[in-house]
Amino acid sequence: MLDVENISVFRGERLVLDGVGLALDAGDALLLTGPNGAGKSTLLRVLAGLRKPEGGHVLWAGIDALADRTAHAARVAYLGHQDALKAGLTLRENLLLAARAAGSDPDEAMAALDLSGLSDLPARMLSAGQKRRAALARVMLARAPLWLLDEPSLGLDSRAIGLLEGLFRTHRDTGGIVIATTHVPLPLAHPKSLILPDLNDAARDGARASLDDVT
Ligand SMILES: Nc1ncnc2c1ncn2[C@@H]1O[C@H](COP(=O)(O)OP(=O)(O)OP(=O)(O)O)[C@@H](O)[C@H]1O
Repeated sequence: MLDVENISVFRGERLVLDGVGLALDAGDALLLTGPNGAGKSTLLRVLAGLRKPEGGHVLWAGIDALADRTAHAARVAYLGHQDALKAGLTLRENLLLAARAAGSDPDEAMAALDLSGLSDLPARMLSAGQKRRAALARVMLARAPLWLLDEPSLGLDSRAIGLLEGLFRTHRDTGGIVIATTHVPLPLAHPKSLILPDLNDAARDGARASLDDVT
């Protein structure tokens, strides 16, 4: 379904990603790990079509996914480090924007993330963990097959981590793919693993990205 081949990215003068590849089928999950600065967020942004790589291909069902950015945007739900909520709008209004675009139900997403009681609060009044849950609700509302999540559990308490587990399971059970960067364990069953090296160190060691199944 998603085949990524030989991706290379420079940031400034520095090579950040060097020949990165991965292959995922419907229902798969990938944990993207590696030290600070290794290029995890950069790779997610490439996969989301937000950053053009200097080399390599991203194929979706065998077709060049980045050739038509609009078509690719409809396949992707991207969660960055910023929760990107509009501070002056209520939680419900924020989610309605995403829900309308995809024809999905904000009440269902708020219930899934235990946010229903907060729906009329302006986003600026939400706590960090509540904002993260709201951003995850928006991911759910996008109804996109490919979830690209940059540290999705950031700021979540243990109850919310449990909700995240359910979200992942439902998405994968319906054929969705999850790719998540993380520095901590995530509630993803049987993920694949891609460990990106810091190429500054790797230049000394000759290390390259390694893709393995986690058992
Ligand atoms: N705006 C920028 N201009 C130039 N280089 C940048 C810029 N932003 C990030 N970089 C560099 O790109 C490299 C990869 O950064 P990236 O954010 O993808 O790493 P990461 O693996 O997600 O790190 P972290 O674990 O800290 O989130 C880093 O070495 C960083 O210094």
